[in-house]
Amino acid sequence: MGQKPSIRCTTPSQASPRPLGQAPATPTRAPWLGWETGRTRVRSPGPVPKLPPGPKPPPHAWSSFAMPPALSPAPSRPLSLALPYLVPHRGRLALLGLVLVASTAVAVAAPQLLRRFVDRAADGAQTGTLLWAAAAFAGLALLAEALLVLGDALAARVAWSATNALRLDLVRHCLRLDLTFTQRHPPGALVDRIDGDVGRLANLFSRMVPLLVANGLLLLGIGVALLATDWRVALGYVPLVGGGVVLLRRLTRGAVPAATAQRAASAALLGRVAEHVDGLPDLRGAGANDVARRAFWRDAAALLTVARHAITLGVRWPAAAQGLASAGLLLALLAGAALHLGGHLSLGGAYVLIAYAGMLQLPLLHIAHQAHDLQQALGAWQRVAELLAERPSVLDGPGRLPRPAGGALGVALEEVTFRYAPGERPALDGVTLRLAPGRRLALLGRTGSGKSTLAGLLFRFADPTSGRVLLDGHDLRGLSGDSVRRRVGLVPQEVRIFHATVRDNVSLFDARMSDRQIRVAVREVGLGGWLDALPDGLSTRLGAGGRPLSEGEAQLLSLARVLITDPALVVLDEPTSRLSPAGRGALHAATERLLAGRTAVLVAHQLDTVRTADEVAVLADGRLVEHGPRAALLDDPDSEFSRRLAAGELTR
Ligand SMILES: Nc1ncnc2c1ncn2[C@@H]1O[C@H](COP(=O)(O)OP(=O)(O)OP(=O)(O)O)[C@@H](O)[C@H]1O
Repeated sequence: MGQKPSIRCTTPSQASPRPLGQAPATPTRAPWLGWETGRTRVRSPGPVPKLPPGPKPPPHAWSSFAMPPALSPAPSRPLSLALPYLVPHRGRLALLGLVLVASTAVAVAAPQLLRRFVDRAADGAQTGTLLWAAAAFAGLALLAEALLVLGDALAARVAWSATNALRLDLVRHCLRLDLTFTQRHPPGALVDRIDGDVGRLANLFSRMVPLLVANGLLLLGIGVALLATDWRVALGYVPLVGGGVVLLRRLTRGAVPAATAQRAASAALLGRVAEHVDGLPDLRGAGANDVARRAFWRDAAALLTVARHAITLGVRWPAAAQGLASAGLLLALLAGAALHLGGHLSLGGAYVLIAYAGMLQLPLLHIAHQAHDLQQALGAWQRVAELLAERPSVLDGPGRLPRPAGGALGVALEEVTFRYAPGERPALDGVTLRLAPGRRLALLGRTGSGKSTLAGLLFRFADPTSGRVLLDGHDLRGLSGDSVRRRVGLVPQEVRIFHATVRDNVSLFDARMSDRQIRVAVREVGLGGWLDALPDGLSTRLGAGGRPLSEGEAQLLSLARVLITDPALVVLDEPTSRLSPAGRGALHAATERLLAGRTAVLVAHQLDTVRTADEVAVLADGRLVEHGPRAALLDDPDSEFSRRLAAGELTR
């Protein structure tokens, strides 16, 4: 604790500040009371790291500097990931299959019509006959266009519906993950996964897969048509196509890992940008713009390195496909001329051979040109699968926390030890503590002593490494997260105002809350006059681009957010206030209203707050060194509490 409170106006996708040049995995405090994670609460960029001089970045500087850590390895079976999202669209997919088969048939039939046209013209047929053949050809061309439009529409509909469902699942999934997860992955990088990667998958489904299927079918159709035209020529294509497949496989090896690395580097860059935009006041305040610019440059240079590698691999494919197609065309020209001159094939037949060889070019080139996008999409697929494979460590229990009879919850910690990571020093070490319903506990301790960690365990942001946390005798592990959140309200030290209406900022987007409830909560915390003065009342937009809030107003709003849920236990991480005495007075009055009749755990910094507590607990290095009634501890000059008061550790 001990830092100044700050108000962040943000949309959920904005990043949180991190000291420049520091890897994100070494936070200085519990992530949860900063409202969102990834925030170390270090308000200045801290000591500026010594960067290598000059513009040349060290090779793969990003790997140790900014690249988000890899997620858990995921099963790389794209179909098993996609299937649940595609099955609901099976009707449209079947129709799409039919359309693709029909358009292939039309494409393969068109040269046959031209063959008849050429042969009849060569035989001196009547103009009427030729006109009929030409009309039939035009009809086929129109039909081909119509099928194309229908196929595109169907594919886009399926792709966007399926990927929107996937996007929604990813958001839900991320919201369930441990808060330390978002601390390891900057929001910008997650946005790139949830939106960027899923967008690439939508492109895969709407364009690439239909194109690949259509071109595969076309290759097959051309093969059959060639066989029907002249089996010797068709056989001549077998080694050509076989060799082509082998060659393409060789060339694409390594392309997917390269594309995955490119996506990861791009996500790191995006994370960096989002983080810097969010932390702009901190950066400017510390005069660290230049460091920020160089850090950004390093990420951009890392992206360039991996992108160049991926693109080099990507361009070899179209070049090889073009070469193969040209060889096929040459073969058709030679064979067509030889067979026609030898009297084995009509002029129309020779034309058809050449037409099919030309058509052969198209699927090969289409596939080749999609190769780079395909690599990107497969890389995106891998990254989405990794994200879905990430598992939360806090799992919902089957039980529900009932509403306590007297409206206030009893709290108990039994031998609670908590480590943020195995092998690390415990942030809480064997803490045992009891708080009867309706009592108010002030939690004191120097910075890093474990206050926020303890507060977070009460809200079940994480489970203890050992020991138990009980609410009214119920072990939190056995309870559903929802039922706990309904009974426990958390007021974080740092208020986050969303770019949304007052209504949404108070109800936190819960549409079940009525306007009346919201108004009552806002008035209850003393913001009635403020609300009345707003131009659009509850519909006034706050946050970035909307109406700015003073620090005090934002903090009162955060009390209203909790008040409206009518919790039975309030966990309050008190801001170390920069407010004026009048502002502090308003906040105390509102806090009193919130805490009345409820159990409360207050991470306290101010004397005024501690004065309102029934009990005081003092933490030092994760251990509970003192706990007792406030009055008794105050009367004992040898108590930790008295000593800390005497040392002036609390703000007056
Ligand atoms: N997400 C995290 N990962 C690893 N260690 C953490 C994390 N959050 C906090 N810690 C460590 O756990 C210990 C207790 O941190 P905690 O934030 O609970 O202390 P605090 O008493 O609330 O401090 P402050 O008053 O500075 O907010 C500290 O050593 C801190 O560095």
